[in-house]
Amino acid sequence: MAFHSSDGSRVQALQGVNLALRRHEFVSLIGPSGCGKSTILRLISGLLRPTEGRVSIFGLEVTEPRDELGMVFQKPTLLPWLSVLDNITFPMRHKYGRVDARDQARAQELLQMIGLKDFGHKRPTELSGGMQQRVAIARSLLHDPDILLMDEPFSALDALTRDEMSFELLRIWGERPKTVVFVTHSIQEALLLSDRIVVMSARPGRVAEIIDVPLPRPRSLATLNDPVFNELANEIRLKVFTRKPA
Ligand SMILES: Nc1ncnc2c1ncn2[C@@H]1O[C@H](COP(=O)(O)OP(=O)(O)OP(=O)(O)O)[C@@H](O)[C@H]1O
Repeated sequence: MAFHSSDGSRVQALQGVNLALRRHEFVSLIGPSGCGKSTILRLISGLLRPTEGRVSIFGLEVTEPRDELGMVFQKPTLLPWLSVLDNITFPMRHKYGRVDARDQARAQELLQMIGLKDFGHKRPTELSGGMQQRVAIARSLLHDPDILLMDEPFSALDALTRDEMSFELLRIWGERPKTVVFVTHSIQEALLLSDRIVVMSARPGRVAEIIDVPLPRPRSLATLNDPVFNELANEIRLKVFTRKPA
């Protein structure tokens, strides 16, 4: 995948990336800044067309943004003039011009699931950063996507909220299985959440290594003390830090 920058130069963002995801697995992408992690998410989402190669989902080539996908970004990107509930249902209103009773009911259910049952009529500014990010996650889950793409969704949160959100996400994923592709800079977060971790090398981004995470599920705070957790964390740390730019 190459970009043409505004100054006319060509940026080779990804090269020879070959990645096959299994249905309902949780995969994290980890690697140095600028190695193309967000680009991979945008390619999967159909927001970006590859300049070489192809992306396919369930055997079908991705040629445009698709409905079965949900996306969560680093910042919650909520509309400040809408209530929390209207933010969650916004994609439906935007797409179909209306929100039906089933979507309203599902939005209520999601609010309950993210622990914000009584906040539906508040404005986003009345919520903490962690609460706002939970609303953004609920919004991405409204149409119960088969694939959830998350681009450093917890990076703006404090460490405690971050751990809490990780467990929240695992619970949601356990209740409604989906394929999750999760970009993070945190080795701990990747280990806690993932079935597999894709370690990428510096630009042009390539898959340097794919690491299986054999830690038992459900994962909990106890997982952090599992000796396998620490062994894997050290192994990945070495891999990430010894990668030299190509
Ligand atoms: N629209 C664009 N036009 C030009 N270059 C781009 C564009 N989007 C991304 N790039 C370049 O592609 C490379 C990969 O960017 P990307 O955002 O995917 O990296 P990343 O691994 O997600 O980085 P970070 O960890 O810092 O968020 C970078 O060098 C970036 O400058």
